[in-house]
Amino acid sequence: MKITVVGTGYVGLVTGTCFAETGNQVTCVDIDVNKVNKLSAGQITIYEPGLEKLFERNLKEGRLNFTTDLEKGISEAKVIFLALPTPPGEDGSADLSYILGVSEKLGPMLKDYKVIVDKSTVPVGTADKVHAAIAKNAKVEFDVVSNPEFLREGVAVEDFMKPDRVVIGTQSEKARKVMGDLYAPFVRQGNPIIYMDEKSAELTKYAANSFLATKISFMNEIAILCEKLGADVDMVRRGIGSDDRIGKRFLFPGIGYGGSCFPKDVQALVKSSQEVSYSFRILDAVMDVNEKQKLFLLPKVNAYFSNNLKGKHFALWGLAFKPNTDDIREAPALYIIDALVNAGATVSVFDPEAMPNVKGVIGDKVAYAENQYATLENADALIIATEWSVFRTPDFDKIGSSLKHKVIFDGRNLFDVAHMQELGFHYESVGRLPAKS
Ligand SMILES: NC(=O)c1ccc[n+]([C@@H]2O[C@H](COP(=O)([O-])OP(=O)(O)OC[C@H]3O[C@@H](n4cnc5c(N)ncnc54)[C@H](O)[C@@H]3O)[C@@H](O)[C@H]2O)c1
Ligand SMILES: O=c1ccn([C@@H]2O[C@H](COP(=O)(O)OP(=O)(O)O[C@H]3O[C@H](CO)[C@@H](O)[C@H](O)[C@H]3O)[C@@H](O)[C@H]2O)c(=O)[nH]1
Repeated sequence: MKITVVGTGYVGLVTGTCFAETGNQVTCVDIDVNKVNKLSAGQITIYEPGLEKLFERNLKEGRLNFTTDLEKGISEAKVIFLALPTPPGEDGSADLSYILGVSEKLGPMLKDYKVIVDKSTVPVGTADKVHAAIAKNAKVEFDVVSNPEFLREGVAVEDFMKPDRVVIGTQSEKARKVMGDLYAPFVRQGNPIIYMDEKSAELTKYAANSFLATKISFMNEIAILCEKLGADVDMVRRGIGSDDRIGKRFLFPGIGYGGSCFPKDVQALVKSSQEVSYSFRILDAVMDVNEKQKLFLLPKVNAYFSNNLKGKHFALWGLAFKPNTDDIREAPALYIIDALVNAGATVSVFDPEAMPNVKGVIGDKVAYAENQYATLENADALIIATEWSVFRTPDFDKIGSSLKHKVIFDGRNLFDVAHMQELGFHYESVGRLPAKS
């Protein structure tokens, strides 16, 4: 099938590449000339495990191409995906200007029947708005489908190729058939395509992200309680996670959820609720807990250094909002850096992939180390903000001998507390009693 993906960011590039991988002819459109030039020249623009190989193969075999020309890009397509940004507006609601702007342009460009698919995360009712924006100037028949995307960064290719489910919101039989054919190769293992109306599909996406964010904030509060009561959150997590009704996943406490999705989507659902005079109280609490959680380690750091961080130097491992991505949107590490620097401390950082992005945002506010151990030179303590695998079994002798104080503040519970005690570290984590040196 010939398809076009408008917007070639995290979702668009993964979507386009994976559809090309199943034999479709894919054109990706983006307004960013630099991005399109790079991609056309075979240079991948995001770090996403497994994507580069698929991207190179499909580009080489001619199933994937890139353009800035929307009209040319959509001319032969049967299906047009919109994978455009929906950032939070000033009041927290989703900004639909990208989606509706492109939709208005599409109207006069349509020459034959097309299915226009909204893959971006958008509030309930957006499919109707997209339909109206296109219809203003369209002379041919078209359908608008809501097909929210559930991929996670870092495992995006796997999530796309083997989705738990595909949600397709449409009331058009014709569009349903087209979408079913397109997704058939991705649901061969019995994972379902769930067909529903557009509004339910739109809400499904926000409900999924908000529920997952709720699980995380819930566990972060349990972790706080564990510390106060002398319990161990790892034990509690395992104790509740083995109940099928609760499930093992998304119960890991830490220094809060970040990324481009949970923070903005929870906020947007709260805003949508307010618009229909409903106060979604659970989500207010979820956001509030998460705001505080990002700086969960700071009181511990302050207490260790007697509330005086002036002149102290910290090593910080991990900048991306989660491992296996270079994405730093709403990354807790950035909040920690701010707090440390505002308190008069200096910071030396390392992240396997995200350092160029951080440098682009905060410049020389921190020092960028060549590897994780180089951050430790002259550092008073080590802080861990992201659970990259490479941080999981480090050389503790090297850490101990490099740091001025044998102290680690771990926001992702990477190490065994008793082991750290044996090694003589002062080790503080989330929801577990500290190991005292
Ligand atoms: N990132 C994720 O993991 C993820 C997962 C599921 C859903 N989503 C949702 O998907 C949508 C896209 O997210 P993303 O992370 O891919 O965003 P992104 O910022 O990485 O990519 C958006 C792309 O759209 C391009 N663009 C902007 N205006 C354009 C225009 N007028 N014409 C053509 N291209 C244009 C930008 O240049 C950029 O390349 C959002 O609604 C997001 O909430 C994201
Ligand atoms: O037990 C957990 C799991 C995750 N996190 C944090 O939650 C955030 C989000 O993680 P994750 O969901 O793995 O990454 P995203 O790429 O943001 O993916 C989410 O957001 C996407 C965009 O909407 C959706 O498509 C995905 O289904 C949804 O998982 C990160 O900061 C994680 O550190 C925790 O603190 N504890």
